[in-house]
Amino acid sequence: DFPPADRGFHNFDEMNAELDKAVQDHRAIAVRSSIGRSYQGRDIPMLKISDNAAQDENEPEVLFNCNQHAREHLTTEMCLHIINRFTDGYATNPAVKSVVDSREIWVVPVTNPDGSVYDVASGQYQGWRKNRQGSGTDTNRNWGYRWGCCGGSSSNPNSDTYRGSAAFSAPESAALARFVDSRVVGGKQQIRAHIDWHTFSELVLWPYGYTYNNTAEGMTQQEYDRFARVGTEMARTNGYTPQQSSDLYITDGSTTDWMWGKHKIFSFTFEMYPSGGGIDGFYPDDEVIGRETARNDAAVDILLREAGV
Ligand SMILES: NS(=O)(=O)N[C@@H](CCC(=O)O)C(=O)O
Ligand SMILES: [Zn+2]
Repeated sequence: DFPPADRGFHNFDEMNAELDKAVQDHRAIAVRSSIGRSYQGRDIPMLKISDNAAQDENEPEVLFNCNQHAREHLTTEMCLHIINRFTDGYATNPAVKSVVDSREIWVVPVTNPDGSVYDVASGQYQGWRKNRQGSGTDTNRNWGYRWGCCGGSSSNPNSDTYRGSAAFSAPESAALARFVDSRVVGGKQQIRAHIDWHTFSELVLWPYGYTYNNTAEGMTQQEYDRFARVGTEMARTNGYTPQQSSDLYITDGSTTDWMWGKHKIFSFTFEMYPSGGGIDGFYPDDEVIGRETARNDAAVDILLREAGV
């Protein structure tokens, strides 16, 4: 479990309990499901938030996934904050209600349960990033769009950016990709927008990560300009820095390159608080959870708006 001083963070069991509570308290607008199992066999839960959540309605869909990197526990709190905001707020906040009534929101709070559990299991943070398959795969280098193409990942299993033995060799990235593939209905991808939540550095990142070029196959100037415009608009609300993923460093096999490259999903990576610091930047005090999750409310609302454009 988390060290005593950081018990404000939800461990895997507490996260699961939060999902069950959201369903119990908001049965009409919250439905729990699973995208599959981790390497060690843990269920990877997902919550759907929408009016008539048990039905697939013809409404734009938005996906949020968190804690793909094990040590980035603040992102699990971000996904739980999104869940609480759009369920608890439904009955009291008309703006929240109109969003929930016009969208289907998918939330995966812990994309990498094995790594996340391992990182805190001993009561001392391990600084762990990857999944727990062999020496660990960096699932954010394991996606199948231009996998391993461009020096943005490692072939060394001991590296923190090990891309895996093949695209989607990691059960966790494969499970999330399988879910997204399943949202192609009548030949049309129903998910319109997505955020993959990470820490840290306070950045809003858009594809592509595999190339320094703004435009490339599958990314026209107009499409790039929309990413930059909306990315900048979101960053203005949370004080993060907006930039193309590759402006940080080249990454290949990343989640957002696949979301856009394969499905044209308007997909961003958010790097949350703090803006800097060494390894301890991954372990902020639990006192910041409320502030640093609510800090992204306006950006989340912008993305939910954009899903309807
Ligand atoms: N969360 S993090 O690992 O420090 N940064 C991400 C950046 C992701 C990206 O550039 O798309 C990564 O390297 O996978
Ligand atoms: Zn990360």
